[in-house]
Amino acid sequence: MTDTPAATPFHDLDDYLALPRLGALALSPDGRRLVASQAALDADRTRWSTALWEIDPDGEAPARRLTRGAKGEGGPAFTAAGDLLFVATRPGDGDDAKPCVWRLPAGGGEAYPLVRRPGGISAVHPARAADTVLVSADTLPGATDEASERRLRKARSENKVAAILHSGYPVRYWDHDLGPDAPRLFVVEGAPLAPAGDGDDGDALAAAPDEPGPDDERGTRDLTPDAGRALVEASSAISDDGTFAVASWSTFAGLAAQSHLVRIDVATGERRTLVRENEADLDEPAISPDGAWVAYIASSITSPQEAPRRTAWVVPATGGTPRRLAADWDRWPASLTWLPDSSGLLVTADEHGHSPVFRVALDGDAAPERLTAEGAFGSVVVDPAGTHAFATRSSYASPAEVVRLDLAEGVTAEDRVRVLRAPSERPTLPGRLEDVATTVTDPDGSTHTVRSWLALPEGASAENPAPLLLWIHGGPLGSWNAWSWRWNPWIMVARGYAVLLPDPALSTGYGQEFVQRGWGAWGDAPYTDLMAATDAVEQRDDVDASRTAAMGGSFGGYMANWVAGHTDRFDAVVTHASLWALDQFGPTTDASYYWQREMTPEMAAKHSPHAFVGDIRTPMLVIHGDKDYRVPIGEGLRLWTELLSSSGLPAAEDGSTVHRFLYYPDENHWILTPQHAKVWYEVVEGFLAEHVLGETRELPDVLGGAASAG
Ligand SMILES: CSCC[C@H](NC=O)C(=O)N[C@@H](C)C(=O)N[C@@H](CO)C(=O)O
Repeated sequence: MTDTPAATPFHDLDDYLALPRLGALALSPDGRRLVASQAALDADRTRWSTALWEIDPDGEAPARRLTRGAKGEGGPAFTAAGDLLFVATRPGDGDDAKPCVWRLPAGGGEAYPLVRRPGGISAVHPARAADTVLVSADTLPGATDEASERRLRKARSENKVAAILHSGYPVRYWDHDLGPDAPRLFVVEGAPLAPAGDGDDGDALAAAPDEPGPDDERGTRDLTPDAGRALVEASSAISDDGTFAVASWSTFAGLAAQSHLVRIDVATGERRTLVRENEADLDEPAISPDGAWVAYIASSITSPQEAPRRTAWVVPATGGTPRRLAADWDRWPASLTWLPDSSGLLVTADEHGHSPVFRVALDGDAAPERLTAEGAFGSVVVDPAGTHAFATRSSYASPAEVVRLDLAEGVTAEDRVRVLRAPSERPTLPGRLEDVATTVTDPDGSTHTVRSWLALPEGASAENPAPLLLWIHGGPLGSWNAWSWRWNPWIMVARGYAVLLPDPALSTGYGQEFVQRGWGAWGDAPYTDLMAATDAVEQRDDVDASRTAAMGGSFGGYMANWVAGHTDRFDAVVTHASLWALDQFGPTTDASYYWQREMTPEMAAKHSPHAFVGDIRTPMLVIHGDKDYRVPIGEGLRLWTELLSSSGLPAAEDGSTVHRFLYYPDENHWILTPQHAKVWYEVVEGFLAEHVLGETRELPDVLGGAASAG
């Protein structure tokens, strides 16, 4: 070891883990205060915790840290009066502490807990022009008030009972069990929040004894006592005047769940259906600032033959006939943000390896106007004058940063975006990024462009070609267009690899037909597109076609398994949280109804990777977390046993094998803790070094002192 500093943070995993990670934005109703959450590594390097930072909307002043709670703060939102609300646990409440809503007064003073619920609070939604605040909180089905909820929770915890009696579906979601509690919407009760003193502009560290303290804690009124499981996975919005809310509301029939939109009167709790479609899930409601319209996203219910369509709609907020926005637009809207004059919306949607911001008019047939060029935008908020928007922007060249968008007409996409002074700087990359494409021809004769990002090490050249890693994205309805901390190509680029990030059939941002051609046929066009993209970059003289590996997670892991059973061209395959046997995956995943709509028994039989285990002749690294409910551990366990017993490279009599299984007993679909993420990258790097480079790496001691990755 030398003391020479690493060339970039991607060369040293400890430096990489220490890079701060920007989260969501909140803008005060007057447009003068912009707050971002940012996660940073704790001192003992075993956890990331999130703090809130104030960003200067004009881009002049440096970012200023607002909160310093030991367990972190998130979910920032401003009240009409400019107070900052956020969600955090209370110090001293122990490991089982439930998050509550805190208030950081606009006029200065210390933050204090404003609202608590026995089961904790998951989100806070203040109205932008009224003193009304809604919260979403998990509540036990038998609880009629806070006292009964506390009593029921105490009975479970004191008796250490975690059992859940189900009478319906679903029973799990991603990484947690559903029930016996479920989310309900509550309105925060009490007098208008007292204006704070005339201190500075709010700093959670500045003690101000005269400010409202814990005595100001508020009660809640249940707006949805009969919600049952209707608000599980729900999205909701409150009108600017605080008089009504709109939420996506799920109904359940057998295995199937379907969501429609309901309007809830805040004063009375009266609820009525606002819009329902037989053939679509309706989600992401956004109420226009004038209270006249509700915009939302419709996702069509799929069939084995037909892929989903995602479209944006508006309906009068009092009910009526819905109207599709940008009816001819062949893109899938991801987020909807109203302009302050209610004349239209800013919509994000994937497009050709980016996720730009588009301006969509409420009236007329004008095509959406693409406002931005590079990057994937999120957390879009608009200032009250409608002259600027703020958002996070990331790409494969940069983690998320805070940007300001000039919304004036006639500004070029390049001039429109200004990067604001965020809490952290962009890290230096160890290489360069290229946008590459190839043309494929389907069996029906149609031609399609398959485009990819290609990340290359600085020194890659004809004299020094880089070994190639094919990375396959998950979903499959997604795109490599935003920075990922979990699958970060620059770590491998820093170790000399080129990383290819293709968007094959089923990827979003290339139109409906591009999704449809892979639907129900996962092993066909998605696979051949990936091979075509790999073939194309292997022609380059700065890429070494003789040293390659394929890797993917989740659906990308499915595809890595399919690759392993259908070609010997790669030196190694890494498969994370992967679908292996489609006959068992369909019924055991947490959203069975979703997958089974596409997966007929014939489709499952034809496209299941496990059926090709005997053809696998490539060393495989299998990675799975036991708490993964999206792709349950049974997939990883069956893959591992079938690989050892039935693959073309089975275990020898003495048990030795080239394959490896990295098992995480306490991680889920993602590897979420810093040191587990470090082990992930170390083991993957060691496995690739062995099989792609013919080198040996020492495994980390935290794995128990195993000799080497080989
Ligand atoms: C409602 S269930 C399906 C949602 C989603 N599919 C979208 O296309 C999904 O969860 N797919 C996983 C199998 C998957 O591939 N997840 C990826 C990407 O989200 C992951 O990295 O977790």
